[in-house]
Amino acid sequence: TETTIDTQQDAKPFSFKLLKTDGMARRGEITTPHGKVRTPAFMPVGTQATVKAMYPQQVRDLGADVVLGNTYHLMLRPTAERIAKLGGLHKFMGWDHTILTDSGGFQVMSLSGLRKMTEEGVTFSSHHDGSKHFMSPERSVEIQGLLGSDIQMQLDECIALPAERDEVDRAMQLSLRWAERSRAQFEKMGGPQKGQGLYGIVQGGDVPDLRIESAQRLGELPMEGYSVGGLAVGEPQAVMLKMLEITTPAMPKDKPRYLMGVGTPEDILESVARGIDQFDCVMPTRAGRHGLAYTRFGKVNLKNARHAEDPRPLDELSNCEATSKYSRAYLHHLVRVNEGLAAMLLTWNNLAYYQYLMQGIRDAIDEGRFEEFRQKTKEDWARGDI
Ligand SMILES: CCOC(=O)Nc1nc2cc3nc(NC)[nH]c3cc2c(=O)[nH]1
Repeated sequence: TETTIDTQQDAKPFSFKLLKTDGMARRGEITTPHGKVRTPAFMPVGTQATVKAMYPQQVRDLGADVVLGNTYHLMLRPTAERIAKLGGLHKFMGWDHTILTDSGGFQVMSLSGLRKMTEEGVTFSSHHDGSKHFMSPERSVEIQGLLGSDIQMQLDECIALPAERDEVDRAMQLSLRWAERSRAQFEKMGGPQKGQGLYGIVQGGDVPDLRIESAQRLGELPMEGYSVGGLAVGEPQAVMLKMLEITTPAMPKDKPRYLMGVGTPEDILESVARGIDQFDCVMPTRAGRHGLAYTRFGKVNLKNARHAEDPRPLDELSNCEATSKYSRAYLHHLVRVNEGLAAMLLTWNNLAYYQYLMQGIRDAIDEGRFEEFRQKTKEDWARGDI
């Protein structure tokens, strides 16, 4: 296992190596204070300091190099100060590999109640107890620093689509000003010296010239990586993919590109083909808690009565026990009677499949056969579950 570097001293600088390209698809490696991240990477979401229904070691054994923590949730409960007092988020949750935290912006906009947005930041009330909180670019980076996050996000404003051009422009310009303030705070807290990274977030909605302006102006800031934000907010997949075709070519080539909140296996495959390196999505974990299994041959809804007497496992060729050792009949039963083991086995299966897909993508790029891999994988999904 990677030794945990005391991030107070001069650690190895954050770095990204672009190892190979195959069309627009990229194979790379990020180095953070808690080890290496093989890209393209899928980052399981660990919202409240846990990947729900999974042990940290299980998540690691499936091949995850990084998990995501949510600033908004952790600042409310148990608070960043308490986690810092207990040695930081890695120690708190028993995850000794890379952690990426979001800035909280997106969740404030989507979860919290009454809120007021100004140039300074956003005032909001907790969705738990209505208590008042304030989040600025500086406070967001301070919280992520207290958590000891290896990859931090600038505070941004993500707006829902569809939206008018001047609204998209306003939010994008604000996010650019907040990128500069986030960067200043990150450097004030010695983030670069700790080997941590701060990502800028490209906004601009579905407006091509605003996307390009956002990507170019962010690229002038010395960020360690860049996210594509403001997508997967309800727009059709075709619009998301079109925006990637416009945005990634305008982003720095030598830095990681992270598409936030994406996505289904198909979204990921198509986004890798358009130059994306990092992904996060609640899909595999949330779907697992709702009886939905992802497999090599598409989705299987285990609530469906057709599985009630099916003795076959989800996929006997899988090296994940949840996938190869339990019958569909048993999984159907567990889901129907709402047993906790259902969520555990299906979350395990889904994360195993996502990491299997990512490993397949990385190998295909390494061997220069990504396009063939993409076609074959889509054909397997189209065959559906036999
Ligand atoms: C994960 C980093 O979050 C942030 O700091 N800001 C941010 N988060 C997003 C999360 C998103 N999830 C989805 N779809 C499920 N779309 C998202 C967009 C953003 C965003 O623009 N900005």
